Amino acid sequence: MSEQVERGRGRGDVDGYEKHGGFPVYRAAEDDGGPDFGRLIEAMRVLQDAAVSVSAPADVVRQAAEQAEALAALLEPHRVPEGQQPGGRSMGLPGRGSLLMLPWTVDKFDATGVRSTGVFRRFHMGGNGAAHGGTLPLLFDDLFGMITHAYGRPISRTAYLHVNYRKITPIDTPLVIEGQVDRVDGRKTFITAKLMDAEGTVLADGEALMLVLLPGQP
Ligand SMILES: CCCCCCCCCCCCCC(=O)SCCNC(=O)CCNC(=O)[C@H](O)C(C)(C)COP(=O)(O)OP(=O)(O)OC[C@H]1O[C@@H](n2cnc3c(N)ncnc32)[C@H](O)[C@@H]1OP(=O)(O)O
Repeated sequence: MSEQVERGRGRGDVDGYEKHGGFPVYRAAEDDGGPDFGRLIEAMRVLQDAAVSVSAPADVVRQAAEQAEALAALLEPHRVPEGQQPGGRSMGLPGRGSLLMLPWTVDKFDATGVRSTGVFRRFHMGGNGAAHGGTLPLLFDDLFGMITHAYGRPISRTAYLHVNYRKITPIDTPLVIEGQVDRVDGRKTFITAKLMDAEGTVLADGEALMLVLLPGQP
C-alpha cells in the first residue's frame, strides 16, 4: 500500500469532516479483514467469473449450487452492521475488499488526485469483449468519492455524474483511471477523471458534482 493510501486511513476530524451530514463515520479496517479475507474475496471474484462463463453439465451445476449454499450458510451467522465489516473498508485490498467495486488497486491517493489501476474482468463484460457500459460509472463514481475524501472535503454525495464513452473498454486488459478536484464552490466539489489504456489512449472521461451533505442529510 502506498504511503498516500496509508495516510488516507485515519484522517481525523479535518475541517469538521466527521461532523457533516447524517452519514455514519466510517473507519478503514485496521487489518484488511485478517490474513485470509483478501483471499476469500478474490476467490469469490474468480467464482463470479466462472459462474458467468461456464456451460457445465447439470450434475456439476448442482454440486456448485450446493457448495455455494453451504458457503453462504457458513458466513451467515457472522453478519455485522454497516461500517463494521471489512468489505469496502480494507484500503490495502483491491476494490477495498468490496465485491461490488471494481477490484482495482489505488496507487496514488492525496489532495492532488487519485489514481487506480486494474482490469475489467469476465463478469464485468457487456458484449464482444467489452466492459458493460454500466460498470464504468461505478468505477468513476467510486474514484470521485475517493478523490473527495483525499482532498479533505466533508462527506459528500454525487449530485451528477457524466461519462463519455470514447472507445470500447476491453476486459482482461490493464487500465488506469485518474482524476482530481477541478474546482470547489461552497458545498460543491467539481471533479474530472480519465480512464486510459497502457498506451495512454483515453477510453472514457467523466465529470461529477459532489455535494457536501447538510446536517442530518442521509
Ligand atoms: C473507510 C474509508 C473509505 C474512504 C474512501 C471512500 C470512498 C467512497 C466512495 C463512494 C462514493 C459514492 C458516492 C455516491 O455514489 S453517493 C450516492 C449517489 N448519490 C445520491 O444518492 C444523491 C441523492 N441526492 C441527494 O441526496 C440530494 O439531491 C443532494 C444531497 C445531492 C443535494 O440535495 P440538497 O437539497 O442538499 O441540495 P440542493 O438541491 O439545494 O442543491 C445545492 C446546490 O447544488 C446544485 N445541484 C444539486 N444537484 C445538482 C445537479 N444534479 N446538477 C447541477 N447542480 C446541482 C443546486 O442547483 C444548488 O446550487 P446553488 O443553487 O446553491 O448554486
